[in-house]
Amino acid sequence: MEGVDHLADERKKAEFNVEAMKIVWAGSQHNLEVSNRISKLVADDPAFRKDDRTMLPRKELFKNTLRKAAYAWKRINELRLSEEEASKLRFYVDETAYTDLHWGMFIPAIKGQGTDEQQRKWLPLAYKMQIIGCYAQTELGHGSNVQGLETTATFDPHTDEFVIHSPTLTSSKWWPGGLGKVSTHAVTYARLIIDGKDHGVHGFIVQLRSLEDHRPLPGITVGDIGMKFGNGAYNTMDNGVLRFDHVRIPRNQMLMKVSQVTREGKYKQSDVPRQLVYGTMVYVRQRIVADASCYLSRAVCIATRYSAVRRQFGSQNGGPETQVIDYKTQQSRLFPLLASAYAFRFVGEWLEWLYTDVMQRLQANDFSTLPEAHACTAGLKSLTTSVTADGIEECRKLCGGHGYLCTSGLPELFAVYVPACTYEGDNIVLLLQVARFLMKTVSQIGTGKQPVGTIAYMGRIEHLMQCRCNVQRGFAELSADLVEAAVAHCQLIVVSKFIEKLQQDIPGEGVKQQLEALCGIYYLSLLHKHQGDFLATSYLTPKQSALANDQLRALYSKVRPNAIALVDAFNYSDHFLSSILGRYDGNVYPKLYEAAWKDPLNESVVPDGYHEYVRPLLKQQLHTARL
Ligand SMILES: CC/C=C\C/C=C\C/C=C\C/C=C\CCC(=O)SCCNC(=O)CCNC(=O)[C@H](O)C(C)(C)COP(=O)(O)OP(=O)(O)OC[C@H]1O[C@@H](n2cnc3c(N)ncnc32)[C@H](O)[C@@H]1OP(=O)(O)O
Ligand SMILES: Cc1cc2nc3c(=O)[nH]c(=O)nc-3n(C[C@H](O)[C@H](O)[C@H](O)COP(=O)(O)OP(=O)(O)OC[C@H]3O[C@@H](n4cnc5c(N)ncnc54)[C@H](O)[C@@H]3O)c2cc1C
Repeated sequence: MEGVDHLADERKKAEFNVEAMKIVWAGSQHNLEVSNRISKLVADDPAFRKDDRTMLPRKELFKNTLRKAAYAWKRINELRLSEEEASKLRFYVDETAYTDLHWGMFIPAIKGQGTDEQQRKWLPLAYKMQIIGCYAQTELGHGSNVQGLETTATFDPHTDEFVIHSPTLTSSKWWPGGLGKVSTHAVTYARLIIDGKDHGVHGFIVQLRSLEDHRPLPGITVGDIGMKFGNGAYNTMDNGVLRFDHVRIPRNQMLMKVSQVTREGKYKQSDVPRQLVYGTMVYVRQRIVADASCYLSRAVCIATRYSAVRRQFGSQNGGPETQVIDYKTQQSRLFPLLASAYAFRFVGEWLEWLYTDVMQRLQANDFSTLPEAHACTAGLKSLTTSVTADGIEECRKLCGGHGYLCTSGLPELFAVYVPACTYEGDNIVLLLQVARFLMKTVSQIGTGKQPVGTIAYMGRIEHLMQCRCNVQRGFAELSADLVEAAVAHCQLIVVSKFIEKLQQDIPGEGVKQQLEALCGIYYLSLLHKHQGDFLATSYLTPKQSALANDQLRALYSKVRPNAIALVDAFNYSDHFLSSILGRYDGNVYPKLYEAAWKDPLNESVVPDGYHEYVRPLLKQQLHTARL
């Protein structure tokens, strides 16, 4: 019934202060306040309706996204929202759009790789959205292998310009978000050619479309690459294709913080690592880790609330059937994902600190932690997106048949999230980077260079020092095993940061105890999943492994009465969750039934097509029956 909280009894079971946990999840009282205010602003505004997305044809869907982005920008300016509040508003609008790449990559690329003079020129235009930018790196033929990109930027000393060109079909830029129909400019990555010499990949600001009539400029061929996975989902984004036919740009539009080209055509490499040209990707990867905890927590919130509402089997003497959340199989699938959502939240907070620390060190020309930052951002982006994508799908399955309905919110959540395993770096390619970092660390053990930070534990690998085995032995041959080692390394970081979080002062009655239980579930479920490795290497005895499994089950029982309160602490509105199964009030069945009749297919009792295609069949069947 309307207005009744069908989960009230569940909420009464909570053994901790939910409001205090909301602050832990938000990161601070201030963050919680801003989230509450902006979330309500979006949820209360019908202009941000999103329950129709999966039913709109693509052109209508895309125009609707443009409308929402423009309206959001209008509200941001009307309300004079800060950058933090504006970012929160785009988060709660919950629709992938060209603005993600404008704010999330185009601007960071100029800030990270542009000189002060270039920043002064381009950032004000971008912040006022007087230009709209994208990040055009990937090509039809190369994405992972950045050094394999083919687009060229050839310096012309006669005109003090670069000539940007797409020499082959495979050099066509392909995938950049916002490129297909909206962006007026791109940070484009191309091979710098001076006097016939190839200096490798560098970033260039290139205007793509007229600011007068939005038509592509001379030499520019640009469009959308077509429909992607799922209805709605990432089809609100205009991922594009772009070709250059000898497009000329001024020399000062090469991003020159990391390296420069003088008026005379002399190439100068600053005394900074060339990998800083990859800096924007590092920035986004650390953002993606925080983003993973948001997506996973949304799916877990839906599946947990529905698991408490859903009853199936187990009725005693005509009493109520059993809540499926009480089945140990449901708990063993759901609670590790709940624990992972919290774990990823905390490792995301730490990674943001690590990234900020590296950026501050770069200011002082201290590059000592850059390799660790690359390995951590690459590895944690890979780990958290893989677990989150698989976790959203598991949450769909945890909801049985109703999880497959669009009104559950889970199919679209999966479809919009799953490319995170690929964009900003294919997850395996990134894990190979971590593996390379780990092997390099091992090769340095015994040379006097003690591992520190997240690899400090490797300093204790005595046996590797003794065998002095050839660490370069067959990297390619052993790469699948090394990827597993890289995953384990990243999981250790997540566990370590969860434990470090618990060592902080965490206010609120019962809050720390709940987080300790979730931390236990996180690492014991990993232990259970990989117990073969621990047993094979004698790190665990069979008895210890059994004890760990017993403790894991005991923790499930400890979390069970708090499950609903633990997902309430995510503080998501029904609008943001956009899920009938995940409604705060648990009023699922009436709302599912109500929603079904709103489907366009039910606008007519007899469906279009009956008379052309069904009735002749039936008539034919009737005729046969008479024979
Ligand atoms: C939703 C998210 C929320 C917020 C984010 C906001 C906005 C974005 C929104 C959504 C995202 C949407 C779309 C995503 C956009 C994209 O996908 S952009 C394109 C992304 N592309 C990639 O990630 C490409 C992946 N490939 C690479 O990173 C590199 O090519 C490579 C690292 C795999 C290999 O590069 P190479 O130059 O060949 O290097 P190498 O020979 O392997 O290594 C040489 C040494 O350099 C070190 N290194 C490599 N990369 C980095 C780095 N990024 N930083 C620092 N150091 C690096 C490497 O470790 C080697 O060091 P050694 O000491 O071992 O020599
Ligand atoms: C939704 C979406 C949005 C995107 N947005 C942008 C954007 O805004 N800007 C942009 O520039 N790009 C963007 N991209 C492109 C994205 O960054 C690339 O697709 C991504 O980096 C993967 O590269 P790839 O497609 O070349 O994959 P590939 O590297 O071709 O991967 C194919 C397979 O090869 C394997 N593989 C590749 N190299 C190795 C190796 N050395 N060893 C072992 N296995 C290997 C991979 O693991 C994978 O299994 C986007 C992509 C998507 C899906």
